Amino acid sequence: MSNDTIYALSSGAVPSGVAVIRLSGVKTRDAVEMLAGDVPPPRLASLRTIRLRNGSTIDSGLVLFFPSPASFTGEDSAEFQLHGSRAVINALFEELEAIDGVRMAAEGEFSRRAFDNGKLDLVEIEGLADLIAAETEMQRRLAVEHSQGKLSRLYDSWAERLTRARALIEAELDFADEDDVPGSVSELVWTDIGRLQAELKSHLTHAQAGEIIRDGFKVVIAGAPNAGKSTLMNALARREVAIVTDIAGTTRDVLHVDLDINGFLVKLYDTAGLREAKGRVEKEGIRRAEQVIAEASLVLYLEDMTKATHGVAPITNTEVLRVGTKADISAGDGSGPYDLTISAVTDAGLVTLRAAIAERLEQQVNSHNLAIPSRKRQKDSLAECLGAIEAALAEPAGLDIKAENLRIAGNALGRITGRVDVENLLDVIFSEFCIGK
Ligand SMILES: Nc1nc2c(c(=O)[nH]1)N(C=O)[C@@H](CNc1ccc(C(=O)N[C@@H](CCC(=O)O)C(=O)O)cc1)CN2
Ligand SMILES: Nc1nc2c(ncn2[C@@H]2O[C@H](COP(=O)(O)OP(=O)(O)OP(=O)(O)O)[C@@H](O)[C@H]2O)c(=O)[nH]1
Ligand SMILES: [Mg+2]
Repeated sequence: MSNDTIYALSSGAVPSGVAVIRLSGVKTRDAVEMLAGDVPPPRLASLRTIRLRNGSTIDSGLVLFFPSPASFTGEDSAEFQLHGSRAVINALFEELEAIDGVRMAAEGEFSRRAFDNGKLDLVEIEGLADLIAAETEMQRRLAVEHSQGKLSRLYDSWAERLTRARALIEAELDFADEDDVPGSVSELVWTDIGRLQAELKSHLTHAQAGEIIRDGFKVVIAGAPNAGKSTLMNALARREVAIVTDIAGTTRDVLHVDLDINGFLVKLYDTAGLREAKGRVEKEGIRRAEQVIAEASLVLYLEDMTKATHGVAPITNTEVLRVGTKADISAGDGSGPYDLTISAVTDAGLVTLRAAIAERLEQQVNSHNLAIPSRKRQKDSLAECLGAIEAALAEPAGLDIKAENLRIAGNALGRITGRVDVENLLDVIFSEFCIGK
């Protein structure tokens, strides 16, 4: 299988101005020579007529050849940059498919080969997948850090420190009863491992920020029926996502839109109004509302100021912004227990509300340090590494047990970058990609 030469459309939806078809594997040279008449000079975009075996022209386009090992995959690779029509692409695919040992790539297979050939490690590959999926500026910046090896270099340097510590401990164990051992290395080793423990702890505290950037900041609109929750959702989304009526209990399902606030992905949820439910459907709606409220990073608790009771917002465990609604028709100056007041009719207060969401978000995310983990997989391995380091530092234990804990810690780091023992993970990671990457 892995010996096959693979091809795929690597550019986007067809039709397009130009389509990029990638090829990688041992038959690349043959295929390029057959289709383009010759193999163009390495890495130089060269205009060629692309022909079927029977001599008829498919198209004329740019051909690039990347000889192994200096290619994205590390194998011989090539690109055909042709006119992006379904018919041109199909004709090329049919011609490629007819070559023995050439087949269409599976999703992520080019990246898988780059990994197998040591071109990219797992963190870089996950970063690449995130980069392709990125929709906001902060997602892009985080993904670029990861795909360019910033995080990998940090983890490699930590793994090296663990290895060096183990080597020094082994030396101490081996020569413990000889006279010419240099003075105890222990102190040096444990000072550095203590420092590493502190660095890891601090690094792990940023994991939540990484997840917020990658997966979004969850903001849930909650409040009594008719408070104006769905109206606010529509105003922030700038489209009619939710049904709005003057009937209390209109919204039942949890509705959701993605917003981009200051370059951050904000996942905004509209929920059923909270009250004593009047039927099975509404009851289920409220149950679902309570469920997303429990998972929220921030709750916007809305209160209709024309009938406000000014009670306590019945939300606990989460950050809450109290928002007074219908400022356009409410008497009074909007004073009350509100963090801010809005009118979805006049749009008053909406700019302030977006800024308040951004402020709460930025309290949780330091956007200057992006060498931070963003996936549960990374976080879990880091926690395992930290646990093993703590076990190694814990008194009392023999040096051999401490060394074994340092080995476990190093392996946990190695699994993040894919340098050790990750066979079972690979299919999951690469299946996230689209075909052609
Ligand atoms: N047309 C085109 N544009 C593209 C890509 C591509 O494959 N084709 N890329 C696809 O992802 C990205 C660029 N990534 C690339 C990464 C490595 C190599 C490469 O040839 N690496 C060699 C040589 C490095 C060098 O000369 O500096 C190597 O690593 O040995 C090429 C593209 C984005 N733009
Ligand atoms: N004047 C005025 N009316 C508003 C405002 N926001 C909402 N409304 C009205 O209030 C009523 C209820 O609005 P919805 O957005 O459906 O309220 P909701 O909180 O989603 O209600 P449920 O889904 O039933 O929980 C509708 O008639 C809206 O037009 C506002 O800022 N000003
Ligand atoms: Mg509603």
